[in-house]
Amino acid sequence: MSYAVKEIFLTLQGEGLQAGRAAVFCRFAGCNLWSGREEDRAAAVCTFCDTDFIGTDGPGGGRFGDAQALAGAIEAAWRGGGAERLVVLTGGEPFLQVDAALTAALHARGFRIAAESNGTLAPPEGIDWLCISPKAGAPLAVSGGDELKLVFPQEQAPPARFEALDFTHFLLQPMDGPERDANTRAAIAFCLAHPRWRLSLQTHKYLGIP
Ligand SMILES: C[S@@+](CC[C@H](N)C(=O)[O-])C[C@H]1O[C@@H](n2cnc3c(N)ncnc32)[C@H](O)[C@@H]1O
Ligand SMILES: Nc1nc2[nH]cc(C(=O)O)c2c(=O)[nH]1
Ligand code: SF4
Ligand SMILES: [Mg+2]
Repeated sequence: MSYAVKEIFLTLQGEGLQAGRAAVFCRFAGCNLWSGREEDRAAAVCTFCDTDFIGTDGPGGGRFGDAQALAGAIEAAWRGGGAERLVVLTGGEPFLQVDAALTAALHARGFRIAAESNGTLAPPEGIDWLCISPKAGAPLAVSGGDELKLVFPQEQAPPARFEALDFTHFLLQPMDGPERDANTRAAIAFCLAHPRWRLSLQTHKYLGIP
């Protein structure tokens, strides 16, 4: 299996329960819910994406011929020692490409593996922290995980729809875009009224880091 990767970079996890942790981000190219082209956005299943995941031209990106090559590039981006190694597999939709060979190669290099997925594809073996972010209009193929991080608000995907699923943590992440401030206020109000849900801010955007 070869892998198409948009970019590989070291930063702090900005979102969710693990916010603030140093991690290597590996952003896979391509998604099954949007082509990534602006002219296709309005007709896409997922219309609010904040990410450029087209191609392999970002920092550290490229085509990697096998799992060892990609795991080696991820290891080279890490700066700390061996104990706390963390990689976040994202995209695009990482589960179009991530397989057991890659998770085994990362584990062999001492990485804990987190993944950010839209929940439409079955996770491969070996994910240690599974974050699922459901999209209205896209059938969920995953019924549990570590965190369910719902971008809020999505008219056709109210939080109550997900509360019976088998996730340890339930988070609302205000939808970024022109209405971000209003969406943040609405998410705060929802969490105050429904304490099962926690607020997830995209802290990297406030901090000006990748
Ligand atoms: C770019 S996606 C890549 C992973 C996967 N395709 C997914 O959607 O979960 C990474 C995270 O950013 C979130 N996200 C994307 N666009 C957003 C926006 N405009 N505002 C807030 N969160 C957003 C996604 O819901 C997901 O949790
Ligand atoms: N700092 C930082 N944290 C993140 N958490 C999830 C991200 C993503 O795009 O999947 C992301 C990202 O792009 N940057
Ligand atoms: S599913 Fe994820 S990567 Fe795909 S368009 Fe939506 S937010 Fe972006
Ligand atoms: Mg992002």
